[in-house]
Amino acid sequence: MSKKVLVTYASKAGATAGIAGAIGAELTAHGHGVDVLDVNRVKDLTQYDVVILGSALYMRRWRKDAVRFLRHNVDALRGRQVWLFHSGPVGPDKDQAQDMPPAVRRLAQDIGATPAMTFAGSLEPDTAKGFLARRLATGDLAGDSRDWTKIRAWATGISATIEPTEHGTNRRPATKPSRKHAPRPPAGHFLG
Ligand SMILES: Cc1cc2nc3c(=O)[nH]c(=O)nc-3n(C[C@H](O)[C@H](O)[C@H](O)COP(=O)(O)O)c2cc1C
Repeated sequence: MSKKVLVTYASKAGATAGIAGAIGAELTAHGHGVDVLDVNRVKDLTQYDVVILGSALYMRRWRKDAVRFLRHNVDALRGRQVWLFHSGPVGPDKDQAQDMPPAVRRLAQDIGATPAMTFAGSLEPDTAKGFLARRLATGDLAGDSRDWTKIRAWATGISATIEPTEHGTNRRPATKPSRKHAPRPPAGHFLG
């Protein structure tokens, strides 16, 4: 029996939700049972062996709902394979890996998760929410920078670490795919 995977996300304008959907589709294609859910719709984790959580980045922070999910589920997540990602950089900085916000980094350490993978985001006038987002979505940051090849490759790497199981235990894999923990990015567009 394959392990059951939860891909959950906190998204304001839909870009992170789209990334979560692509990760879920890739894992499904690899034969895993996958639920893709908004983080606010996750009721309990008992049925999942693997949890993948993604948040949009705004002003270098994760969405509150994603941080709350981590905080409320520290104990349950400790016993599971956990993978984190954030979606953010757009425009000229789209390939710049982003640090985890300090609160998220501490929670990730508590859980035993490795640093979040950075995926480029999307900022488009028709989905931007709020005055500032709409302003930014008309400038050089505008556009969909999501790299579907990179996203699918990351999901495939996770798939390779998910061992089939007959008993549904939550044993961690001996190794995880490597990922870059980039140095702090220079002050950029979002801090002025
Ligand atoms: C007001 C504002 C602030 C942002 N701050 C950051 C940031 O600090 N770091 C980053 O990488 N991206 C930042 N972004 C880009 C968003 O993270 C990006 O558009 C993301 O894909 C949005 O995800 P969502 O559609 O799931 O909400 C910001 C965008 C806006 C509109």
